[in-house]
Amino acid sequence: MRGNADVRTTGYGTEPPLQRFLASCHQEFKSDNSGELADYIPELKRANPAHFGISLVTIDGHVYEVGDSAAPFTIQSVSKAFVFALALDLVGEARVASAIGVEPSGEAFNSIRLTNDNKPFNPMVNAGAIACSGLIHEVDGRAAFERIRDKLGQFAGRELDVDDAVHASETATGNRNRAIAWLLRNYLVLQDGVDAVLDIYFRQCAILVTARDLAVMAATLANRGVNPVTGVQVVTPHVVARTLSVMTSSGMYDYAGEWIYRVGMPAKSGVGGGIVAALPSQLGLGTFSPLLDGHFNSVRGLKVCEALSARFDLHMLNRSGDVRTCIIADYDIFGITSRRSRQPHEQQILDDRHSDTRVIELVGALNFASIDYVTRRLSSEPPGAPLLILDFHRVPDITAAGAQLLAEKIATLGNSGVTTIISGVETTSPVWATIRAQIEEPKRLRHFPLLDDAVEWAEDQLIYRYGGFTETKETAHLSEQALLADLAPEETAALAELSTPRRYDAGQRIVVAGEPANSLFFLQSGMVSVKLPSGVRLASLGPGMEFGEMAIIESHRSADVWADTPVKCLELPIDSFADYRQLHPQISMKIMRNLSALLARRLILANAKVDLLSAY
Ligand SMILES: NC(=O)CC[C@H](N)C(=O)O
Repeated sequence: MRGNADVRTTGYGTEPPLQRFLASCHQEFKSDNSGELADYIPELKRANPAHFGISLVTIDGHVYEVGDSAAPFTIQSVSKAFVFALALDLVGEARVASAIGVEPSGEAFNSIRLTNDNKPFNPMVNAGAIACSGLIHEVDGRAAFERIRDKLGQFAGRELDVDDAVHASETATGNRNRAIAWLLRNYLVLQDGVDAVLDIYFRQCAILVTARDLAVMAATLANRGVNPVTGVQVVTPHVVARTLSVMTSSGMYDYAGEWIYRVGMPAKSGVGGGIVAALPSQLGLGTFSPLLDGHFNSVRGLKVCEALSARFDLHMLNRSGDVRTCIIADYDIFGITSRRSRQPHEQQILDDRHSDTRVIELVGALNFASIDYVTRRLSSEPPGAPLLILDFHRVPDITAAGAQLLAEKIATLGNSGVTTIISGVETTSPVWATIRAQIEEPKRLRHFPLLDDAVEWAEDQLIYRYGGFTETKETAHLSEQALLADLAPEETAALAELSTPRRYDAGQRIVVAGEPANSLFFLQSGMVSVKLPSGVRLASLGPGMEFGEMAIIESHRSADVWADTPVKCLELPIDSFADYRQLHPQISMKIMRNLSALLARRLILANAKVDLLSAY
């Protein structure tokens, strides 16, 4: 009998393919012992050259780990990307730009060269990073390091410690950085307190992380500043975009050009052996191996990044995607009405005026290009339906740019008499917040969390607009019940004799899902809703309609029925109804035919919706 381990490893490969790929990278590259440990900071020579960890975190928070992904090492220059993000967050873009450029220098990380206006080229080289730490120091003074440590901890999703030995070692030998710092002081990029700023910088470089931490930090950048593991919004999407931009152009120093050409992901390396790479809206990658190449980048880490990008064609400029796929359904309400059952004259209006309500159901993360396509599609057709429903219940995200285009289109439509109804998003959802933020005056804009409620509201507008409500029956006689169509007056009178009048208050539950189905109801006045226990509405019924009628063929209730308003109805016990039908087989035939017609109409409605969605 093979052991469990054998069965598990020789099973159907329960591991996700990406886990297997990362493990194969680790297996292939761990034997590459080229490169050298960093030795200009003596303590770094104590690193274990065999250490090799890989971690990848997805923007929905899944963490892949292989090898020494939990081995701690000092973050070193990887910290620069996150401290730059913190500086943008803390003192604002203008202040940062006044002290630090964003141009690649094409030189090594410890280059002393400054720009023609005596500023560091960018925040990824030591000069720029020391200037960044100086900006935090200007605000916090001695508390600056704690703010840095706390922010990097938010990116990693846990509290981070410092390797005091590495901090002491770099403090003792960091004379080149001292020269850079005093040069910055000379040009007033740094203010007073140069030694304090240097100590902040040395301490931030000595913060201990793991490959897993780096992957979470990178994934936070990939996820518009939200840590996908903790859910914390660490920095704004605006700050993320600027941070990733500088990582793209300068994160790998004088290897940056080759890096973007070959790998195509914003990245940052460190002499401790770490590399982070972030693929926006997809993933964050963290690798650790302390053997460095001539550019002071981790040899094995580079290979992992290059292999991942090449194998899955992940270059960030290789953006596929057909904007037209953002529309999953585009239809009017002919045959696809809401779940509110309408009285015959109301339904006639909807059948006649179905083209007055258009529904477009959207899908996927929407952006500038996809919303532009939606607006062009709306513009390319003649002015059509006065009621336009845009449903977002399959849309997890929309960018501000997309929302801006949408808002402008809604305003234009409003000016031409079209009311736009947005459905499928709660008022608390980020998608609604992004859209609403772009709409100055919500003229001719309505919002419903559920598409069905939006369609019902639009139907009500049409019925009202074409005089339907003037004929709406407040009460209905038993003879008008759809289930009893074609029965003679004395036949319905006999059924009324067998029924009991009932009254219910608004909000009262009349029928309970799962209970025995031992009666059916004829609605005389008021409105009721048929709902699943989950709260999903299946139908809303008005006077002249029946509910609980499935008791004729089912033993237990399949849904709840709630009184939306005060309700008057007749309750007919199913046994009495069965006895009556047994005594009057002809009548029974009529009733069963009516029931079949009712069920057929519901089936047609359901099929139309399924057909519509499967057609896209
Ligand atoms: N590239 C690096 O990781 C350099 C960081 C190191 N603390 C230094 O300033 O030299």
